[in-house]
Amino acid sequence: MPNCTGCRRGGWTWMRAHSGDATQPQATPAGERGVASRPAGNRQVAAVFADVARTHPALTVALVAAVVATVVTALLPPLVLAQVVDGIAARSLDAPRLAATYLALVVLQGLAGAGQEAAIAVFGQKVTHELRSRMAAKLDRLPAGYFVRNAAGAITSRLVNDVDAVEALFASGVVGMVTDLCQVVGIVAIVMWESVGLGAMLLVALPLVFLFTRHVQRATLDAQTQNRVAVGEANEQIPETLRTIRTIRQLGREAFMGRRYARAIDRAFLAQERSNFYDAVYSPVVITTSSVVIGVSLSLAAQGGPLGSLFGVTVGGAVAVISYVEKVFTPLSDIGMEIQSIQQAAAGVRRIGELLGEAEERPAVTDAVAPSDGSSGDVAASLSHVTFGYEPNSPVLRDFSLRVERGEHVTLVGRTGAGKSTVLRLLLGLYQPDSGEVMVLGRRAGAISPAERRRCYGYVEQAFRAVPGSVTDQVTLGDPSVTVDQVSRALQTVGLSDVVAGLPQGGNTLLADARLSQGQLQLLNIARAIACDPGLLILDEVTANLDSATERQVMEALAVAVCGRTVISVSHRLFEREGGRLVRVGEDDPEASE
Ligand SMILES: Nc1ncnc2c1ncn2[C@@H]1O[C@H](COP(=O)(O)OP(=O)(O)OP(=O)(O)O)[C@@H](O)[C@H]1O
Repeated sequence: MPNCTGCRRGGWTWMRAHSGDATQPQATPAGERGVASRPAGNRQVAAVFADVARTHPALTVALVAAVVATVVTALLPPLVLAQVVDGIAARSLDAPRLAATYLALVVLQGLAGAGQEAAIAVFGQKVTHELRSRMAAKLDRLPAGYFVRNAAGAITSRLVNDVDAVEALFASGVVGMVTDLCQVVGIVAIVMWESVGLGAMLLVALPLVFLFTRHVQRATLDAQTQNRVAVGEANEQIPETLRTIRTIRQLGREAFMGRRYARAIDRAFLAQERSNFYDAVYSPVVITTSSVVIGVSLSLAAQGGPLGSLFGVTVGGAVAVISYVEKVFTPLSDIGMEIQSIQQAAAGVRRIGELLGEAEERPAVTDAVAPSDGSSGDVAASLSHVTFGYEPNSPVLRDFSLRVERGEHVTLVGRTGAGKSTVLRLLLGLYQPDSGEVMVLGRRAGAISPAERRRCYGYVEQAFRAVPGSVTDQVTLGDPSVTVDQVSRALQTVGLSDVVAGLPQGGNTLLADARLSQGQLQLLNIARAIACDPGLLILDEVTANLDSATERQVMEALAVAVCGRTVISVSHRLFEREGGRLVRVGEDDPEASE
């Protein structure tokens, strides 16, 4: 047994000082599980756009002006061209001036387009910056249970890919769509004004062309997706075949493998062919449609009579409408693509909305409850008739009770999946029980504020989780209230003082440069847990990933660390070495102890 002389119980002193606080109402279980309010979350995404628009008025005005300029400069040139042509036909002196105006408008159209792109890019960056800031701030406020439920990769994807999708939605989706819609409506209105008959024909042709465009776009996307999948499969088969080449030869499966590879390549080829077909067909169909519309309307105009007057235009007008009809199909097909990007980005917006709408951790608690058992003085932690499940109607713990006295060492045992780690998570306040009560140091487990937790209890799990920074940062976790003295005492307790002193910059050495072994990292984990001198240690399979020599080293450090503290652990080794009480989890009689 390690020498316990001099072990302090500062954590208990702290606990007693807080044991008479007022009652804090418990969050509802649903709230604790972080059930997001989706509409509220989506509104928050929209609010980010509104806030950026409000806080950057000059940029917003520039963006709107650029969109208006793009639409206007796209619509005006054919009108001016019509006057140029009519002017030339009438040998008007205004023709050169109008021609210069036409050129100026074409140049302006390019400039307005560039200005719109620039304004969209800057506005989009401001939105993504704001969104990522809000999401990062939100992550700070989320309960720890959220990070247990959601894998780090999924959270990262929300911050990176989904925010990028929102930027794309804004840039090539919404703004592009507004611009293109205005252009289509403007073109139809002008054509209608120039020639009622042609305008009416456009009104009939445009929806049909739009439906055809959407069909082609969907089919192309589908073919491209199938092509990517098939190419991926074919590519995977190459290294797979090379890896197993001996077995293939030995079993004479060359032809089989060859056929498999050929099938994948054929699928990729067919999908690519389909995509090429739609690509090849689209433009001729659209060009033919516009030619038919123009040809029919001009033929009718040429016939004269009442029908001809409906289609009649001047020579210049004819040039203008031909130009408009040719132009109108480009924004129309762009709208199809924009619908596609909006659909693709919608899932990203929804996921961001879910994150922003997640139920937040309750504000730091200055309260606590008077313990229901009325004896907080002796009870370090308790679960009273706790029922809890991660999924509704699928409880992991049923009516589970446990009472741990101060200074007691309790080891949870039970079959795999019985809920041992779940008990620890409930004690850590990561989850709220569906029913029953979880108390730690006389307070509801979930009601201990983040600032107080480290002084209440220390938690060590199987794996060491590094934070960016130095070796000392691993112990302090960047908390300025953890003193140099506390760090050095914690390192001393786990036997790491000499190792850290021997590093190039001592404790200030970056963890990545310190090259600590697996066991040393686990010792650092324990130092982190005891740095604030908590009265309670919660240990979850701390030596599970270690070899026997390293395990011995960690057990020796633990033997000192647990001295004078209450310990609740899932670790048979610790029980064998330190003794204590065994509590079964997942059995009919959970409090049965040996
Ligand atoms: N985040 C989670 N979401 C859903 N189910 C979970 C989650 N974590 C654990 N579970 C399930 O809850 C049950 C209890 O898990 P827990 O990890 O508490 O068991 P355990 O007794 O510690 O098991 P082991 O000894 O294998 O570590 C298991 O069936 C597990 O699959």
